[in-house]
Amino acid sequence: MSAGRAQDTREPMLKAENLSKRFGGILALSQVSLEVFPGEIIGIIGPNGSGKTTFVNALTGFIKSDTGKVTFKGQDITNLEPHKIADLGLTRTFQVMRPYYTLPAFKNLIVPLFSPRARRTGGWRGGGKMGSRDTVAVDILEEIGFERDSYVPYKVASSLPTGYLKRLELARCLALRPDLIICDEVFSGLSMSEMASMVPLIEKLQMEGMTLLMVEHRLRELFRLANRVMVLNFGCKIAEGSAEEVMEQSEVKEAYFGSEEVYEYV
Ligand SMILES: Nc1ncnc2c1ncn2[C@@H]1O[C@H](COP(=O)(O)OP(=O)(O)OP(=O)(O)O)[C@@H](O)[C@H]1O
Repeated sequence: MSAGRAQDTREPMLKAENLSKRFGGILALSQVSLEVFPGEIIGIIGPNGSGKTTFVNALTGFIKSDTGKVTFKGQDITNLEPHKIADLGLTRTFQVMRPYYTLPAFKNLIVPLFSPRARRTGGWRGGGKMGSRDTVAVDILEEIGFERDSYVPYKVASSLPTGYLKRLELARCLALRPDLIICDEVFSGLSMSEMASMVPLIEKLQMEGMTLLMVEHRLRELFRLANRVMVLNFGCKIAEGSAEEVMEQSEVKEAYFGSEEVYEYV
């Protein structure tokens, strides 16, 4: 696992400052700040209801934060509409997947491939001339683990197993040619073998230069990938550092695991 701290002299790609969000009597997010540097994988963990998805929603414009500021590639994106944030290169997957279930898998990528950002950047990889969007869609699916010569990219999304649907979510993000992808529980619902094949896929994205934020309950897989981890509890950031560092902290053990030992996860 790489440390990631050496990168701190660079400008953060994404910077959240003191984000807060209240839902009626619930303070879902309280003054949470985070910096994400180019090429990093940051994990966001915490017990159920600790504010992880609220944080992601506030970063990506799906909810308006009450206080705080979000900067992406130097631009203030606080409370911008989600499509404008996506157009700048910050995309996300959803915990509850939202594919077009009645369309073949590859056709799910046509909408993002027609987006202004995909048109501007000129297609998948290389910035060259956009080829047939169907071909580009299958190219992207192949990148993310759909076997090109099988029938799987052409099956309707509703017939795909969870592992492929999770990949399809990622592929829809990739079609936008983003700089940063936020993955909301990309491992949830996957079998052990599906998880085992998802890990190298994420590693490959990072090696190709992608920056990722991963909200996860699957700690074993996350800790193989994450350069740094932020821990939330009751809407507050209670720890940040390497997986080993945060799991040493008694507040994290108390919040996340009761008093159980957590070394087995690291
Ligand atoms: N739209 C909403 N209206 C009211 N309360 C909300 C809303 N969204 C989230 N909350 C509350 O805010 C708190 C944080 O929720 P959030 O979904 O961000 O947690 P989480 O860490 O993502 O949880 P999980 O791991 O279960 O997905 C919870 O108490 C939740 O019930």
